[in-house]
Amino acid sequence: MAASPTAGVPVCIDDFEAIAKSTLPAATWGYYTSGANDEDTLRDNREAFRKYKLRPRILRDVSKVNTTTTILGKKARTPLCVAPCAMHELAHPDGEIGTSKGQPIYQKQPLFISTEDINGSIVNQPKMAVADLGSVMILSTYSTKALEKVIAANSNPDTHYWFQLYVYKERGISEKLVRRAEAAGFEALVLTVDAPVLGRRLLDARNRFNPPPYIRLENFIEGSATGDGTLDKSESETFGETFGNRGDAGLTWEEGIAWLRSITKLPIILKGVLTAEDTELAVKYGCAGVIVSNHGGRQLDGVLATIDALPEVVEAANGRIEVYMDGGVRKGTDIIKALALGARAVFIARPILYGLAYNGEAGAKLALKILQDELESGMALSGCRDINDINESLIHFPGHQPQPRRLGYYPSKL
Ligand SMILES: Cc1cc2nc3c(=O)[nH]c(=O)nc-3n(C[C@H](O)[C@H](O)[C@H](O)COP(=O)(O)O)c2cc1C
Ligand SMILES: CCCCCCC(=O)C(=O)O
Repeated sequence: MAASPTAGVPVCIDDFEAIAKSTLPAATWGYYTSGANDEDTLRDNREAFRKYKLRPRILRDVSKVNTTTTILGKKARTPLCVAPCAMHELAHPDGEIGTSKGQPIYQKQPLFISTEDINGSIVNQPKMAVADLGSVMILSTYSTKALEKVIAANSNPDTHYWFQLYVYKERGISEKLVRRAEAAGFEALVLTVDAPVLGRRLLDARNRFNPPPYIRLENFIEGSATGDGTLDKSESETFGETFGNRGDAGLTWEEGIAWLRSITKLPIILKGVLTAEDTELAVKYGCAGVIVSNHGGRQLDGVLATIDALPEVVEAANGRIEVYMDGGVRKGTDIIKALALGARAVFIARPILYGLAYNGEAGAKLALKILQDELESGMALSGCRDINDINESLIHFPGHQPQPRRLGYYPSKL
């Protein structure tokens, strides 16, 4: 990993991370950064990308690179998307509205971002040609800004909002969230299925992490799950117990997914799928897509890195539903590798939190911008003019004969 500065303007996601580490309160940093138990999966998510080497092509006129794609049939200007994360306000008061507005709007003119570095100097970043972002933001149920406010803050017609859902024992709470998301214009529901209980995050336990009292889960202010919008937990409960006491750990395919489908017409995406078997069930139960995710290594420690689990899921989906991934994506070449292995789109979580921590909305924008720039330069350097040029032939596995194939299919049936 390249050395990261602890001061100055970040030029890559690792820089944002180093700055966040040195500026956020220790308990917030711990909550954001940590994984479950030994953090094997957390580490593997990043490390596993290194195994996949690229096979670039040359002399292919990459003077213009196009990252436009479709996600759930809607135009998106890039496959780089934002994963759901609880409590963005822990990073910065702009919270999820900052993230939402931080989706840069496509402009033909170069954008000059003025931003303050952590020493207080104003820094212009004239090198920035504008990111052509306009993709998907998934908002967490546990956002600190109400879902209606977050979607209203958007001014980019190419940005699509999906709402992430946890299903509660008291189903009325989840149903009310679904109704509000539908009314506000969210285009899909993302059901997180890898968290029937919260993973054992040792750093949080050691830090006795509890969100500070100013943190309000605004989606619940009217919804009664948490009363007045604070976490409303008893002193004797841990953070994980609060989560577990409300959530429905008894959720099943037969009852839970059928129930959700019965109350909404919105497409349902399952987040936290890692196997071919569950992909097959997702198709059977009418889901529109799956996100290959291990919750950023925060749930079951010891599961496969997501980039390693992706091919199995893509193969099982066999083009019937869309397959996305998240986990450990920190560089443009990580995005390229995930697309080459069959992901339709790639989601990032911690990089957004670190961007927000750096400078609110402008910081989130800068983090997205850097990743988008890296995606575009990585494509040019790989000989890919268009997002559809990214296929499995870009990936080198020792002893493996690559086959060109279409995005979303694995292995090639072409
Ligand atoms: C601080 C934090 C909070 C998260 N909150 C949620 C959440 O509310 N709902 C959810 O489905 N996933 C949540 N996740 C998991 C992310 O959506 C995502 O799966 C994972 O973090 C991706 O890995 P990355 O952080 O390496 O990009 C959270 C992750 C972090 C780091
Ligand atoms: C009581 C709030 C719990 C938020 C949990 C969010 C989450 O999924 C995470 O990984 O953290």
